[in-house]
This record gives sequence, C-alpha cells and structure tokens, in this order.
Amino acid sequence: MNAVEVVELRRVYETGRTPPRVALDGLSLAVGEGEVHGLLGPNGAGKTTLCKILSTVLLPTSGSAHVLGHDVVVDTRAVRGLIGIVFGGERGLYGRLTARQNLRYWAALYRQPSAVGRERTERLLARVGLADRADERVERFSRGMKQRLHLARGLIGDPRLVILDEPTVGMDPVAAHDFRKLVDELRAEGRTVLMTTHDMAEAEAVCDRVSLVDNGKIVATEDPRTIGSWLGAYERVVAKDVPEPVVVTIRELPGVTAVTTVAGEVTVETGAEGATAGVLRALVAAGVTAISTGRPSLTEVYLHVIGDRGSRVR
Ligand SMILES: Nc1ncnc2c1ncn2[C@@H]1O[C@H](COP(=O)(O)OP(=O)(O)OP(=O)(O)O)[C@@H](O)[C@H]1O
Repeated sequence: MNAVEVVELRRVYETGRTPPRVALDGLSLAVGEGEVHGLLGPNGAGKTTLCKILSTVLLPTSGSAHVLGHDVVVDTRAVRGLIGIVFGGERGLYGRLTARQNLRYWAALYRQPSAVGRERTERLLARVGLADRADERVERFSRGMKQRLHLARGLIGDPRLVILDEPTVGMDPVAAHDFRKLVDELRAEGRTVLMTTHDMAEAEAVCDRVSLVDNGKIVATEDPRTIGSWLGAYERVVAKDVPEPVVVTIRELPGVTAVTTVAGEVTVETGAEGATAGVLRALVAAGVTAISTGRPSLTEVYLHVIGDRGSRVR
C-alpha cells in the first residue's frame, strides 16, 4: 500500500469574476510508505492545492486521492488522524500563547491524554530547538522560529504522513540545516514525508524522489540528483557591445537554447555541458569584454526543463 495514491486528480477554482482556473489537471502521483518525496515547480503549478486536498481541507473537482488506503473525501476523519500538516506563514499559531501552550493546545485537539501531550510537547520543543524559548509568546518570535514551531505542531499528532508546504521559507541557514536533520529522523522513524520546495539543493539533500510539477500535472518523477543535473546544465551569459555577426554565430553554437537582445545587452542561455565555454570563446575572440555569467532563476530553469520534455510552457 502506498502512503499517497493520487489518480487523475483535477481541481478547478470557480472564482465567479474571472474564468475558472484549473489548478490540478489530471495529476497522478504515488508515494511509497517511508519515502521522502519532493514536489518542485514554478509558482502556481498546483503544489499547495495538492497538499490541501491530501490534508482534507479542500475537495477535488474529480479524480481520487488516498492516504494510506483511506479516501480523502470519504474517510476524512481517518485521514486526519494519520497526517500532520505544516503550511508556512503565520496561520495556525496563537500569538498570545507561548510556544509550549500552543503545542499543548494542539495536543489536546488531537485528543491526546494530557500526560502524553505534555511529554510530546517537551520532546518536540527540544527537537526543533525551541526548548529555551518555550515560555515566550509566539507573537515575539522571528519568522524562522515560527516556522520551527509549525514543524513541531505538524508532528504533535504522531503522524504517519507529514505534509510540508515550503517548510524552510524564512529559516536561516542553520535552521534549514537542522530541518534537514529532522527530515532524516522522520525517515528513520518510518514516516512518509511529502514536501514542496523551491530549493533544489534542499530537495537533493533530503528527498528520495522528486516530482516536477507544472500546470497542474506531474512532468517527471526522478531521483533528485537526476533533476539536479538537468537543472545544473542551464547557464546564462550576458554581454554588452556584441557585434551583430557575432550574435548570429553564437545563435548557431551547439547547446545555445536562446539568444535575446534588450537595450544593447545580449543574453545567451545555454543548456548543455561545455556550451557556455563555446559562447565565451566566441565573445572573447570578437573582442567583447563586458561579459558576465550566471544561472537563470530556478523558475526559468524549470520552464526550460519542462519545455525540453515536451510539456506546455506558459
Ligand atoms: N482560492 C483560489 N481561488 C482561485 N484560484 C486559486 C485559488 N488558490 C489557488 N488558485 C490558483 O490555482 C493555481 C495553483 O495554485 P497553487 O497555490 O496550488 O500553486 P503552487 O504550486 O502552490 O504555487 P506557489 O509555489 O506559488 O505556492 C494558481 O493558478 C492559483 O492562482
């Protein structure tokens, strides 16, 4: 039995004023028990919508979704008892309560006997590094501290499936590093983790498999190192004062995926190993000196990868 089994899931938002928006367009996904699975995709790809449906807070328009064999629409109660959800941001925490009080409150909502709730609260406070701030009001917490408390809250019910939506947004690098350790611990405990992220390095560090999501569909599910190597192949060269014949030559070089000129500045995108070196050689040979190189943003790279794989690109 898979921890998550999603078949042809579709979700359309009817807003009334604007045309209906298709957030999930026949998405299918299987996540094995004990797997740490990443969902990577550009803004608006449908990741949060999927997490909400699996968390039973949003109904699908059609298709099916099961968590550990339970239908998220029919067996809502069973599903809620099996999952822990961590959505980023401020929602779901009570600012006037302390960190400890927040966790105790959530433990009570999960109907845990008070001794169990107390014990789990202390363990989780230590686990997310908030033990020494446990009696401070949450409204005084930094964003990263709130995020860590969110994580603890998501684990208070001892979930078998942990759903994390952008769990490290707002965390400093030390906290993000601790988060990776925490995910490893969750895996060692046999829990399943489904997490959305914009951070490929994070996905490579913690995920067993990563699904690339675009336009409400899964474009590819792979080992994160494979996706990392696709993404790492893309580079960008920006140069000024490039003579037009050189632009034409560069356009024809192997591995060059796009050349655009805006206000006298030429941007060359490359997508194959060694391609950037070829572009740089051509520029230097033509006497161009104002050159910089870098990586396109992750979102732009997704679109390249997704485009290369023959999917629709917005
Ligand atoms: N409540 C809503 N009403 C109308 N449209 C919505 C609503 N929620 C999401 N959408 C739309 O559905 C699509 C998918 O959104 P979703 O939040 O699931 O994407 P996402 O992949 O999580 O993006 P992000 O990385 O920006 O969080 C987007 O086009 C979004 O504008």
